Amino acid sequence: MSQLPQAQIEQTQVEQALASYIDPYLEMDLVSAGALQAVTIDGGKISVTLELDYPSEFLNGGVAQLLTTALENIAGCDEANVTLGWHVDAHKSHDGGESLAAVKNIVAISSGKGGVGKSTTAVNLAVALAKDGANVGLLDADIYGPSQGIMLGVAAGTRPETIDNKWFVPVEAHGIKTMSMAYLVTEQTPMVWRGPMVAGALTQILTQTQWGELDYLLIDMPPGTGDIQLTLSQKYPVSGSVIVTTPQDVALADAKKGVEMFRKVGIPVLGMIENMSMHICSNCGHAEPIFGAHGADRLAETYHTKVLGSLPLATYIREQSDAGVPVVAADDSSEVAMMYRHAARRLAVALARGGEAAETMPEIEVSDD
Ligand SMILES: Nc1ncnc2c1ncn2[C@@H]1O[C@H](COP(=O)(O)OP(=O)(O)OP(=O)(O)O)[C@@H](O)[C@H]1O
Repeated sequence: MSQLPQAQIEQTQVEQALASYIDPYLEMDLVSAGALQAVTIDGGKISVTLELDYPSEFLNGGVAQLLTTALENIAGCDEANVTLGWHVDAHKSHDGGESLAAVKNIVAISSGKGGVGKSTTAVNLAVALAKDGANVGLLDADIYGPSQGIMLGVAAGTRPETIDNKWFVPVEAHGIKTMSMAYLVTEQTPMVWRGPMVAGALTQILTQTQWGELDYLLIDMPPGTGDIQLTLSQKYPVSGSVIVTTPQDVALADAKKGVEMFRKVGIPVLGMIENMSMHICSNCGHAEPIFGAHGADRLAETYHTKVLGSLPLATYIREQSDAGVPVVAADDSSEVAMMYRHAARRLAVALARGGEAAETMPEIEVSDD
C-alpha cells in the first residue's frame, strides 16, 4: 500500500505555533510584536529567525526551546530551528555631537525629591540592562552628592584616563561604562556651585567622555525639577525618562512635578519606579507598606504611564550598595535582582515602543507670561 504524501507545512501554521508564547515584557506574542524576520520550510524542516527590539539574551534558553517544541508539534515537522536575536534602535530627538554619536538612547533617571533611592535604582537598572547583553553607560550627574563610585565599588581616588587632553575614558565597573563628577574632584573641592556652573560641568563630562557604542546611556539626574534638570533635558537628545519615587504623598507630589517637566520638554516618560514600596521584616518576613500603598500606581494612571517596578525597602539593597556591589551584580537571579531586571526590561520595551506617554500625552502650551 502506498503512503499518502505529507501535506506541505504552511507559514500560517508556523506563525500560530510561534504565537503560543506571550512575551511578558512586550505583553504580546512575538509574531504580533513584529519580531518574525524569516521562515524557511523545507519539507519537514522548519527554520525561523526572530529579532526582538529590546535586549533579550535571556530568551535563548527556555523560550527558544519552548518555541522549537511548538514548531516540532506541527504535523509533518521532523526538525525545527529557532534563531533568536535582538537589536536596539536609536530613539534620538536630535544629534548630540561627536561623543554621543554612537550612543543610541539616553535615558534620564530622575526624581522630584532627594533621597528616594534614585542612584541605587539607576545603578541597578544599568547593570540589569548589561546583564541582558546591552552596551550600557552610566553618567552620575547627581553633582551635589555623586555616590555612584561607591555604589559601583570604584576605588576612591580613581581618575579616568584622558586622551589628547580632551577626552575622558569612562571607568568600567560591573560591565558598564561609568563617569562621575566624583572621579574628577577631590573631597576638598567645594561643591557649592550655582546652577549654570553645574550645568556647564555636566555638559563637559557628558560631551567629553568617549562613550563609544552604547545601546543605553543612563543619566542619574540631580534630584529636583529646576533649571539644571530642564537644561540637561533640552540640550541633549534624551530619548526617555524614568521617575523614581517612594509611595509617600510628599515624594509623589514631587514625582508629579518631574513627570510634568519631562512632558513640557516633550521627553516621553517611560515609567515610574516605586522604591521602598514595602518593608520586609528581616526576622519574620512580614511585608508592610510603611510609606503607603499604590500611590505610584495612581500617579502612573493619571499620567498614562506605568509603574515599571516596585522595590522593597530592604537592608540587603543598602548593604550591597555600601559594599560597592549592586544587588543585580551580586546575584543576578536573587529575588530583588529579578525585580530590577524585570523593571529594566520593561524600560527597554517602553523605549522601543516610544514610551507610553508619548502617544497619549495631551499638547501642553508653554507661554512666557
Ligand atoms: N530599596 C531600598 N532599600 C534599602 N535602602 C535603600 C533602598 N534604596 C536606596 N536605599 C538606600 O537609601 C540611601 C539613599 O539612596 P540613593 O543615594 O540611591 O538615593 P538618591 O535618591 O539618589 O539620593 P540623592 O537625591 O541624595 O542623590 C542609600 O543609603 C541607599 O543605599
